[in-house]
Amino acid sequence: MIGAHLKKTYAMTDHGVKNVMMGTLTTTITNLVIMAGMSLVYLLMQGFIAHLTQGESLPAPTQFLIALVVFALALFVAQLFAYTYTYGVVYEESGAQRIHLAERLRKLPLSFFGHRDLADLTETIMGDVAIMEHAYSHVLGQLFGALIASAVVAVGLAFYNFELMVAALWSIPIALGILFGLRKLLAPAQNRARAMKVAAAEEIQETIDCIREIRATNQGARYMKALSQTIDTSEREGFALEVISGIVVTSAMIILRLSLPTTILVALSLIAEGKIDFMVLFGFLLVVSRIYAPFDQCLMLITELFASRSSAARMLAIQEEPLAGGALSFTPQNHDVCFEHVSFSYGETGSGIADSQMLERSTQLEPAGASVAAAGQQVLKDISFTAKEGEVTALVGPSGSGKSTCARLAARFWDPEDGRVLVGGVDIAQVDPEVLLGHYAVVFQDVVLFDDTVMGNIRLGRRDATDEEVRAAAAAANCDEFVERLPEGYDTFIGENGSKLSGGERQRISIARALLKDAPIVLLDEATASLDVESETKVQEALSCLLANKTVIVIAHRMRTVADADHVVVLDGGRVLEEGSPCELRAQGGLFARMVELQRESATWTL
Ligand SMILES: Nc1ncnc2c1ncn2[C@@H]1O[C@H](COP(=O)(O)OP(=O)(O)OP(=O)(O)O)[C@@H](O)[C@H]1O
Repeated sequence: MIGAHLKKTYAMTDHGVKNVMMGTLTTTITNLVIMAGMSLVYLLMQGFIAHLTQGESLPAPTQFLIALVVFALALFVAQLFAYTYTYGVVYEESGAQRIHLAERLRKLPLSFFGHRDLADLTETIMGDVAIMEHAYSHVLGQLFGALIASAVVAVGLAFYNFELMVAALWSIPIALGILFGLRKLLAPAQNRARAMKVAAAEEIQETIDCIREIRATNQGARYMKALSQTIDTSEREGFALEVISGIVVTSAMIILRLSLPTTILVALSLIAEGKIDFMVLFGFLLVVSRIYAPFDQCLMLITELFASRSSAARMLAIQEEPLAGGALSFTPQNHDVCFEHVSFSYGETGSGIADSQMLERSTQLEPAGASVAAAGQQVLKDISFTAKEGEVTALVGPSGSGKSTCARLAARFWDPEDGRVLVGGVDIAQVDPEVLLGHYAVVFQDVVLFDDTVMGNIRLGRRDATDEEVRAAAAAANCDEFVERLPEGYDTFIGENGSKLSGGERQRISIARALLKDAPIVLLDEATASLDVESETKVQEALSCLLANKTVIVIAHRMRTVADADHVVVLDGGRVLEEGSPCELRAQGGLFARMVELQRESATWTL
């Protein structure tokens, strides 16, 4: 029962619960060993006074020394175990939690990322876990250990004198009661301080991400002002939290210390009444002086234990978020991708599917100038079309018409609200996202590259590919020509997101990656849109290798690309408006024909 409570309240693993229990046990034993040491001092003092007052012989020094050595050894062993089970193993727990959270995030639906921002999630994985780490190592075991040890000591003291026991220990439940009672006062301040910390982190991240745009638009001063305001507010919230924590903790500590004068007062009155002698007072004072030490340490950090409950709640929210499931075996009859009456909205209820490889890329499907659909508004309405194996199917339409959304649904980044997406007759909503994505290669306009070598970046397409296979894919994607110019060829590090390469070179690397994967279905966000003529020709050559005999769905922005497509699906307002071959559609004289005409006219514009 205690284990279940700890798991729920502090988001612990089974192993972590076991460690906290062991930490509590070993800390209790340590505290009791220290108390036993106090009784040694008491016995020595008692013998000494008996010698002075009754002329009894002094305790033998060898007996005392042996007792001292036994005490020191027992304390060493107890503290070693207590240290191991509190400070020592805590890193295993926090490491396990971070990995568990990261693993969970990897498999969560994209809808989850729609309503949580990255700085907040990073703060949960790093900051919240760090708070938990501190609470496990410095507070939880020690607090339970101190409580159990004081309960044991209370029972022992009650045998000596019940009134004195109450006078010595009354402050512990009162101090803890005040602390736990005022916990609710602290929670809003802790949440505000964390929210401001996340806001500051977000702004710093945005400033760094957008540094070029900020400089280009002369917005540096404005950004810095906003950033310093956020950081100031964050500091103020942090300070306010410290003040409130200080008041709460100091009050509890003062109350805790009141036990010493009350013990002396009660003891003196009992001595005056002749009920106890000075040795009992001495014994009680020894106990009182020791019993608060472990509480002192816990109280200094107890606000972290309170904060850790909110941290745990945020971690549990991620852990309890439902994952997208599906069958692990996927054997479609062919690789036709078929949309059957598909409707979809990006509401809270929409369920999206995340995938580790695709996560970064998918975020880049966000439309630059698309109209923003209101939450819950349908962005695809009763869409039906088939992208056949061996054909290029182009999705065409105005900005915001739903082209990228169709591509996302085709790869099960999200699941439709109504209707089905089938691959080779199999409903992909029933297939595990990672298994499904093994059948897809994706090339998007904004390529995501890692700060790795050219070789490492291409190999992401297929981790077990040999160097020769990587080089062959790179050659087919026309990468050779620029890789040869790099100082260390394929072993050159290309900087964060390939910052040392041009747009065309980055795109060719992403095509090489897709070629290496050699997946039967290719999703392509018209990759050549922002390139100069020479780069575009090279990328087009590379693409022709990639697309041969595959099911290709291309999000086409330019009519020139569409001319070579086998099939065109024209979307408008989330509906299929026209469908057919490019020739048929031009002959129809509808939206497609108008778009072709508009682009033809714009191609003749001169500056
Ligand atoms: N992650 C999202 N959350 C909420 N709404 C979204 C999201 N992504 C897109 N939308 C909305 O869905 C609608 C269709 O967007 P989509 O990106 O599919 O259009 P598109 O045709 O690909 O546009 P573009 O050609 O500009 O890239 C738009 O109204 C857009 O605002």
